[in-house]
Amino acid sequence: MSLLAKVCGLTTAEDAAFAADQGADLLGFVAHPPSPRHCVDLAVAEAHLDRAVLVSVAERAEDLLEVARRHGFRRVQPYLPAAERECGVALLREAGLFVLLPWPDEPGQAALPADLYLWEASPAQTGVVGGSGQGHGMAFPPPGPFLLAGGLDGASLAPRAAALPPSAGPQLRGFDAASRLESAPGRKDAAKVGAFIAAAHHLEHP
Ligand SMILES: O=C(O)c1ccccc1N[C@@H]1O[C@H](COP(=O)(O)O)[C@@H](O)[C@H]1O
Repeated sequence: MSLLAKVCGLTTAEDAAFAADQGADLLGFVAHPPSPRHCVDLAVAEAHLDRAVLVSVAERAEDLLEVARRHGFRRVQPYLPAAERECGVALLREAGLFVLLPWPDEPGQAALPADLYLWEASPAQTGVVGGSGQGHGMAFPPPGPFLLAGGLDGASLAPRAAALPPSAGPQLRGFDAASRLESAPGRKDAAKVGAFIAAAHHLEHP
């Protein structure tokens, strides 16, 4: 079974169309103004709703849901405050959205239900929410199937997959990459995007 490739941090129609043409399974559009990958015009995602993911850092799940509905997103990657996370994720799932739940590599997290987890570096390690370009120690696996993220590009997928803890390997469903696929902040490099997607699809499920 081929593994999934999610290209995240798309900001333009051109970059999104290129990633889709190359066969990206999921396309991430970030709603987080401090990020260099903040997508000013989320309408660019509307041409790709079959695979678009709204990646949102929000105080309230209701606000995230409103943005998702306005643009027609069917999948969300919600970054919510700890106190909001359980209720917020439940609200988004009850609304019928597919939830790709960020799972930072840190101890002590509640095992909330999700459709898929995104195992990424902890903000306590990187100093930012998402999109740091940094890998992680893969010490605290998510409680279910996941995409692996954190400083990935085409060259790093195979070694990172090989270094997964044995118990986590069977739960790997694919990879997610953002900042290391760029030619400039917020813009994707065609060769890096193509190499990442090809590498993900080339790997076999462990
Ligand atoms: O990409 C961002 O800037 C971003 C901002 C806010 C939330 C999530 C974000 N990106 C996600 O972070 C992971 C790791 O990114 P990187 O490859 O290490 O740069 C990425 O997979 C995105 O889903």
